[in-house]
Amino acid sequence: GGLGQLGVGLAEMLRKQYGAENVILSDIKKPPPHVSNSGPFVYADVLDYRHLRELIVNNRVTWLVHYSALLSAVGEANVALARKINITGLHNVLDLALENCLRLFVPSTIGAFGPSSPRDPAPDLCVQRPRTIYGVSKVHGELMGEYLHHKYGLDFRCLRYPGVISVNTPPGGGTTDYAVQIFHDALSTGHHECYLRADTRLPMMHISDCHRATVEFMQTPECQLSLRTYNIAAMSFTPEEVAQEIRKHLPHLTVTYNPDSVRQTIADSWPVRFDDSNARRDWGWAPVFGLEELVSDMLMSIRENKTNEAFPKS
Ligand SMILES: NC(=O)c1ccc[n+]([C@@H]2O[C@H](COP(=O)([O-])OP(=O)(O)OC[C@H]3O[C@@H](n4cnc5c(N)ncnc54)[C@H](O)[C@@H]3O)[C@@H](O)[C@H]2O)c1
Ligand SMILES: C[C@@H](O)[C@H](N)C(=O)O
Repeated sequence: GGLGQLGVGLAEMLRKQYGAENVILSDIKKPPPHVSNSGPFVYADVLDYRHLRELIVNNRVTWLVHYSALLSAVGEANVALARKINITGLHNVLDLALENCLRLFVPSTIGAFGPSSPRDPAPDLCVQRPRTIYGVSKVHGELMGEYLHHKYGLDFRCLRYPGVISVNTPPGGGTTDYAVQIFHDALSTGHHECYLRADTRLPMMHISDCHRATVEFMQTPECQLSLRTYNIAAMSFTPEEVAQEIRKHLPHLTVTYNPDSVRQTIADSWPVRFDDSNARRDWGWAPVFGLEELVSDMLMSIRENKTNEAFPKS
């Protein structure tokens, strides 16, 4: 799942540290030219066990980062496919990791909590009864990975990401996607129609903090980890709060609210804040971006991309 919102940037960060040739990106989609030119890419379907095994053996893979998934909103629209990719795909990856002594990183999400979980803040360990196929598959992933760690010593690591905000790759159909779209709308039409209520507070994170957390966590010596699944947090905001912050740069931004019942119900069942004190204590997690920095950076990056598109470098 390396060509989604998160994979390309993570590969870029890992390649800087470990060398371009030592990090293989894979997906079932065709990579855009800048990705094909930046390092090895292979086709890999997480549902094709034999082919994945061949890739792992032939390339002497040691670490596997498993990003393929259908996200929350898309998953609700296609439960059978989400079950296949998010659960059968995960089983393939877990089996391959055990068979080939791989170390394994699998992300989880704020969506792994549900209406009966404590919401403000949600701690690492509490009731988890999510009501989406996405959340159910993520809790299953957390439990399977931890089970295989305790039973067979699998080096399984999992971070629960907040909604991730980025410029370069569009998000893949989640409940938090409005928080990316609002920046593009603010700079193009000056108007955003939000599918969540104005007061819907959710945990969010700038993509560079998300990538850095992932790499730092993967590099942490095992003896420092008291858990295998950690919450990580940076900020929590509502649509109205992010709009207010954008108005400091673009005073004419208007926002109308037209809640979509599927995504609003999902958002209302998720934590409004994450308690990430265990990650801070065990492996020194600390975010760099708060709301102010996030908004400045997003607006600057979108403007820069537009300029580069208009005046491409030869
Ligand atoms: N983006 C976020 O806000 C966020 C937040 C929390 C957790 N996560 C988790 O991080 C991971 C990556 O998320 P993302 O935002 O990049 O997702 P995304 O939807 O943008 O990308 C998912 C990728 O998986 C690929 N894929 C789909 N079916 C596949 C298959 N059968 N085999 C191989 N690849 C397949 C898709 O082509 C796509 O490129 C996911 O596990 C997601 O649950 C993301
Ligand atoms: C929160 C996260 O898992 C994803 N962005 C979603 O909304 O589904």
